Amino acid sequence: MRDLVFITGNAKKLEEVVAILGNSVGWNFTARKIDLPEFQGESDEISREKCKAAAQIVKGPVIVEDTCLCFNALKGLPGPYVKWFLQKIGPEGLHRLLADWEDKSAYALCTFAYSNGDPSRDVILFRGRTDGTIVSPRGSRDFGWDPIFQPTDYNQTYAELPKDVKNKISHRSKAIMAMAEYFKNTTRE
Ligand SMILES: O=P(O)(O)OP(=O)(O)OP(=O)(O)OC[C@H]1O[C@@H](n2cnc3c(O)ncnc32)[C@H](O)[C@@H]1O
Ligand SMILES: [Mg+2]
Repeated sequence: MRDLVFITGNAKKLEEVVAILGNSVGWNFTARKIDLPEFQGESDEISREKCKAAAQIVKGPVIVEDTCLCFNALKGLPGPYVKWFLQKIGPEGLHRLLADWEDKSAYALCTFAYSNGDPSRDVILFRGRTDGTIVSPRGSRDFGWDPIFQPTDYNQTYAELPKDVKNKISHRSKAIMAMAEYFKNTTRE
């Protein structure tokens, strides 16, 4: 088995990745808690840069992920900057950003980025998206914007849904499934 290191500074993210990924990828999966730089730009570019920074630290196969929360009325903002919005105005404040807008629709976008550790090789991206609505906060406050995101076809927010339900339908699980599919079909180098 080859080593694959997941780098994140976010313990809740890691918890979900471990729950979703399990051993399905067939790599020896470990995690390291490192706060990587918060790059700016579009989500693909951010994930790619993040992965290159991680590969420089690990010097071997590595994955990272970046998560955006995009409000359609705000043309995709706050997107990758949701972390700073959460820190400053919390889930309530995020919800109130849409007060003047009829369109409360949003989507969560997760982009995993994989590097085999060789800086001359391209970083590979795997994306997962879940659509939903931004609502007044409901449910547990233990993970980011979960209390304000109600996925389409559900009447509970991510924070109210049982963890295993969120992990079946989430942006993160869709991206991980795409990544697992890639590893299944790719011979290891
Ligand atoms: O070290 P990394 O992996 O970058 O972890 P981070 O916490 O900095 O995460 P991001 O840069 O991807 O920023 C995403 C923000 O959205 C939050 N977040 C990410 N996934 C979430 C999810 O599934 N539900 C709720 N909030 C989430 C997270 O706590 C951050 O505030
Ligand atoms: Mg980050």
